[in-house]
Amino acid sequence: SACSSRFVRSQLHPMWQEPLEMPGGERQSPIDISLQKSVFDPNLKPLVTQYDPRTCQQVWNNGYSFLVEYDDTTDKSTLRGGPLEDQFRLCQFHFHWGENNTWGSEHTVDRHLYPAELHLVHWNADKYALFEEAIMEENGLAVIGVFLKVGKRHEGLQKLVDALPAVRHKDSVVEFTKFDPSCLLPESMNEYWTYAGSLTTPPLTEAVTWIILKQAIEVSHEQLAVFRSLLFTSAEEEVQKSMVNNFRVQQPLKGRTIRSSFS
Ligand SMILES: Cc1ccnc(S(N)(=O)=O)n1
Ligand SMILES: [Zn+2]
Repeated sequence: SACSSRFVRSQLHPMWQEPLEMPGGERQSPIDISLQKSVFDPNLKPLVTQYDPRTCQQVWNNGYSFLVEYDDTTDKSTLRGGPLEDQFRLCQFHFHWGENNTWGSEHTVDRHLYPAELHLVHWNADKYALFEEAIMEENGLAVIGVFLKVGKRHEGLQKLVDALPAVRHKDSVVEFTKFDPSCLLPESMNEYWTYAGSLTTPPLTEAVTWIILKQAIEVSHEQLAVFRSLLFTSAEEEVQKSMVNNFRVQQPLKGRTIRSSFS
């Protein structure tokens, strides 16, 4: 689907080194969400997601994470409400995680690290025709961030976990259908933080309205261990490198305001 983000390899080294800085980066991501600095905004609305599992297409290891990609050629899987003025289309979701359960998330809350973080990536289909267009536009994208914590096994996630061995190596793809990503959302969709930021992997464009949910979802240690069994490297490479710690270093807030939908 159009949203599969093809990274410019020249900007990144195989082993997840900090990519070239985005020129003039005034609104880079990820950041620490300081509760003290966040401002309650009573005008923020609840988030409205409508995802159609029939738009789910495939899982792809792109060498930095594994992406579950959706058909975004129609308005079947959408996000609106919250801080958003327009309707956004789901194009993919992916995760970031650590080598152990101590760290792995990209965002933190008062410096609290989670073992992993889910990103549901949407683009503004009211204003743009293609994901690749929206990715270059200020506020062309809206990404929902969900923290993962270790606890009971997540039954909905298990179908995806069972598909991961098929995409162990970079550039591998496997068909994956009828998956409803709303099973990965916590009960509370009306408690979140939102701020203006960027993509956290190349092209690092400052196009993202970030919406970070306050309530984490629980997954088991064994499920996270399967994430860590993936590889950054392709089948041809001699030295195989475990896909772990695929998060970006945190970026300066630079005077931005973080708004909260709850007091
Ligand atoms: C689609 C896409 C590309 C790069 N980075 C991200 S992320 N990690 O900011 O969600 N998403
Ligand atoms: Zn991400």
